[in-house]
Amino acid sequence: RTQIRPPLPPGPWGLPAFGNLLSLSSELHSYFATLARPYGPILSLRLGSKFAVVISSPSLAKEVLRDHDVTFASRDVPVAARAASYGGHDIPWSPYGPEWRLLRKVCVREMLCAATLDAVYGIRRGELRRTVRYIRSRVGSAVNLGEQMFLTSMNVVTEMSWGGGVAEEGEEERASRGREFRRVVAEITGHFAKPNISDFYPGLARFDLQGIEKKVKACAERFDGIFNKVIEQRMKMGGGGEEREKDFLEVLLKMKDEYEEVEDDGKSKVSFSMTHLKALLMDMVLGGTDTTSNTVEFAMAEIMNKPEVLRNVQEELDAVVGKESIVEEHHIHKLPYLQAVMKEAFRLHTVVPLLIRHCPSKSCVIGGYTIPKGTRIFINVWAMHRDPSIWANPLEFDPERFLNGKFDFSGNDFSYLPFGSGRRSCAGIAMAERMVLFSLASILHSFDWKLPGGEKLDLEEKFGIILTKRVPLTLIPEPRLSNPSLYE
Ligand code: HEM
Repeated sequence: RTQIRPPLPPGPWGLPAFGNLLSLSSELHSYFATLARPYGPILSLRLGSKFAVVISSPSLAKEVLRDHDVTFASRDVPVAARAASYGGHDIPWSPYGPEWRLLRKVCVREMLCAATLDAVYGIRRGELRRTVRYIRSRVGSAVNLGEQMFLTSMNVVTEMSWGGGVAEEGEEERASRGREFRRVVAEITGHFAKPNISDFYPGLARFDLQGIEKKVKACAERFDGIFNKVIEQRMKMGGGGEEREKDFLEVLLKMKDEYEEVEDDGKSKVSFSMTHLKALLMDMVLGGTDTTSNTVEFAMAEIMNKPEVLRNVQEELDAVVGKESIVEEHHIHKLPYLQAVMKEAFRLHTVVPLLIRHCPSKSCVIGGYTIPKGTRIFINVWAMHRDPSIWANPLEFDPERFLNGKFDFSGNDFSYLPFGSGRRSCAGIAMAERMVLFSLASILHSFDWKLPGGEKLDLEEKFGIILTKRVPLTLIPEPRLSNPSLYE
């Protein structure tokens, strides 16, 4: 008996050799959402020689991420991502298998678990106080909020990772180094989602026709240089001793060659190497900075657009923290409205809009259609978060919808997946949550904000593997707290 294979998902007609490449828009998330209207929640495209499938409904996302999670737990790695991640030997880009398990285990157990994050609260607090101090010094003049939040996240990440802020210099040098880091991070992640001929026609990858691989390698080398320097210094200093606080580098250097994972053949082993160590530091820098700061920037833009939301947040902060103290992280669990604001920002401005491309390790059937092995899978969470059949008034920023605690972002509710779901979901959820809430609470408790005269608020997004605000948010701060010592 011959078995009849279900058809491939429907999709727009494409040209020979090019497929649908020529009609792709640079704003992939909204373009895919538009395509889903005529073709439905599972559709296919041919991108050069690669076959791609776009999923945009919770039930199909569940089939991929839960029912067939192991099959879809590998990645389709863009050439740019490989160039930035020591050949793909890091967490987001390594294929599902022992190496990924090893790295994820080290990261989640040793670096980003709740206990470690609680232990380094001092770092978050110190950096946010520094940011509040800086903003206080700019009272009355425009502050680029995204830039400040990036700098804060970057310094938290680097302090946690190797005990060094972006710079030891004064505020201005610190800000300018922060800007430079932000540019490099944005350039690297920007290339991950850029149309690259090498990704559409892997046979041409060695020519790097657009020079993307070369550019990303140059950026990645800058970070590699920093990693080499801090590792060398640390090795020269020998063990940390009791007196030095343990940062990730200290822990990872100890871990090197200690942690290992058995290969799938059951015989050989993969052990935690120096390349893995540097790849993990890179993951912290690329995964833990603009995801968080862009979310805070979008949230602040929406808050500025809705005076009643701003009023509610500040009233809640005043009731819980008061105007005679500063916000501490232990206040956060008493701030349900602020938490709802964060969740609504995750929904409306899903900063990782298409998740990180998954890729099936064997052919399988999803939604009654065949998905061939090696397909590039885009899960359009951005579109699901704006689907009017799931959310009432989906384009409105309305934190109240989260006040009943109905949705959480652990990946169990497939209509709300800001961090993905299952094995390959975000490894930094606990840190992201702490950073976004603490940042919003600190800047909204310490300051009132207004738009520079004559400027209109713009809420538009720009596509990338990490969404950014098309027009940076600049706001003018005014102090809210009467006691000047609360700004020190
Ligand atoms: C608002 C902040 C953040 C958001 C919205 C976010 C979202 C995501 C999403 C959607 C994925 C892909 C899930 C998938 O492909 O199924 C991901 C993966 C990942 N994220 Fe985050 N993330 C955030 C912050 C962070 C932070 C702070 C870190 C670490 C410091 C981090 C580290 C990672 C890593 C390592 C992965 C790869 C996981 C894997 O492939 O196993 N993220 N994140």
